[in-house]
Amino acid sequence: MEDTSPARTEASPAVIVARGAKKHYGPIRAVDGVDLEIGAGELFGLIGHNGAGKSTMFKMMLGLIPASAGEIRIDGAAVAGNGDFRAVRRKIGYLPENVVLYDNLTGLETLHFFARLKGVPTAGAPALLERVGLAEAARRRVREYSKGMRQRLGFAQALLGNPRILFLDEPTTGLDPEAIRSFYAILRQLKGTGVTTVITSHILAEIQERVDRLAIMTAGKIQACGTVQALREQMDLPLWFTVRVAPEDFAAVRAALGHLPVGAVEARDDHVAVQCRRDAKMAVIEALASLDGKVRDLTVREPSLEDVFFGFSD
Ligand SMILES: Nc1ncnc2c1ncn2[C@@H]1O[C@H](COP(=O)(O)OP(=O)(O)OP(=O)(O)O)[C@@H](O)[C@H]1O
Repeated sequence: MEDTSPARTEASPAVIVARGAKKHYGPIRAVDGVDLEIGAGELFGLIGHNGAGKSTMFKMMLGLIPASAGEIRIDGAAVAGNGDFRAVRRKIGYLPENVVLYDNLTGLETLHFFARLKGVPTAGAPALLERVGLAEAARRRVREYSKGMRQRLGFAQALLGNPRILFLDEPTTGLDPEAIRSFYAILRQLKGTGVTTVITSHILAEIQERVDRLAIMTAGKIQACGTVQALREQMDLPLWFTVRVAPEDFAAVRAALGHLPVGAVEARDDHVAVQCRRDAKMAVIEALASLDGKVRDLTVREPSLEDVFFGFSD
């Protein structure tokens, strides 16, 4: 694995460290030698296909299942059942992929229940419900909650006791766009107070603008790790320009780009789409700027995280 974001460890001490972490179930290598360092206050994404090993990695980091080999440290303490780790465990909030809630309890009772389990004061529960947008539903039974409301309640549960480290396994499943926005706004506020968050998601478009760094996991291994931009550069995927020009100027665009290492140049209704190598980007912009006002508008589309993901994981 190549970490393409060297600035990370210099800027903040590593709070989560995995070295050669493995989890094998008989012949199944659910996690197969993962090295990872996540810094204090980082918002870190873990993405991968179904069955890639993300949830297993989470469970190992939380000490819920023992590693078959390797070492994981959280806040300096080895993840194991000893006293040191129990103290660290209290600083961790966890939202599992399928949070188990009790239908007969109200939202407020649910938080009280989890607060007692976690050994933290119940007094913060109403404020947490307010924070996740469930204040109005606090006294309604969970049975009546929609999928998104249950997910928000699960998130509130993870925030009990003001954790310093959060593990959120597909936290935005079932949330509407507005709820997704508020969810990430909360994560940003928490990041501002130094909270470290690790999040998994299958919605790559949602995660790509929001995490500081991410790791792409395939078949139990980390294939790549870094900022979205660093991964784009590492993959060296082409960019797309959309050049808005009048149809009579299409030929001039082609001529201006003729000497450059550009790929496809396709004339569409009111624009020309140009695919170009990343290292030719500035030369293309200069060539278009020389067209003497013919270009009405210009947009550059970077490869999406989805493009990068398929590049690394296929
Ligand atoms: N308790 C278990 N016993 C046997 N195999 C398991 C167990 N838990 C997980 N696995 C296997 O380990 C692999 C990784 O599973 P895991 O749940 O970690 O994937 P994931 O990346 O979280 O997938 P998804 O995106 O579908 O949630 C899969 O092949 C899964 O079948």
